[in-house]
Amino acid sequence: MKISLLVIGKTDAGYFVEAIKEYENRLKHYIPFEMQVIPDIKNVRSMSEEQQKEKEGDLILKCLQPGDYIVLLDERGKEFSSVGFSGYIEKKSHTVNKRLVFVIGGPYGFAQTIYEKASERISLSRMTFSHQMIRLIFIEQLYRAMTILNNEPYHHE
Ligand SMILES: C[S@@+](CC[C@H](N)C(=O)[O-])C[C@H]1O[C@@H](n2cnc3c(N)ncnc32)[C@H](O)[C@@H]1O
Repeated sequence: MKISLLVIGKTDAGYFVEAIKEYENRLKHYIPFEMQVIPDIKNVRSMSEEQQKEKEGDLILKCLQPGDYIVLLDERGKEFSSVGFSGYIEKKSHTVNKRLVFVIGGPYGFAQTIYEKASERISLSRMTFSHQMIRLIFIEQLYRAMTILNNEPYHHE
């Protein structure tokens, strides 16, 4: 199984870029991982929220491959503890043959087409984070999950 994180828009803040890179590098010791960045869409000012979500939705669909198992990161999704999330990743490693694709929405969330395409929704908190910040939080949680599965002393209950 390979894990992909599909995100919209380049991370422009240097402090996020550095921290994301750090956890990406750590993660790669445990599991094949890639972060796929969809470029920001242009002329958003002339679009309604709905039009922007649809446009982003079209770009997300273009990045998906046959056999992908799609999970949306969404504050209204299912919540886990870190240990629970490590168990979730382990189970998926037995059932997902190709890519386990986590998707982060744009500033207004996801288009209906993307909700329909996804198999699950996962929440990292009931609070809403920026679409930039949630990347780092997710990658750190994924790294934490891998250390839990490998009995390494990073996570403490
Ligand atoms: C600024 S939020 C969009 C919020 C928007 N109100 C919505 O309905 O989704 C941008 C993206 O960050 C992700 N996100 C933000 N907070 C999250 C959380 N607590 N759990 C999981 N994903 C979250 C989601 O993918 C969301 O689409």
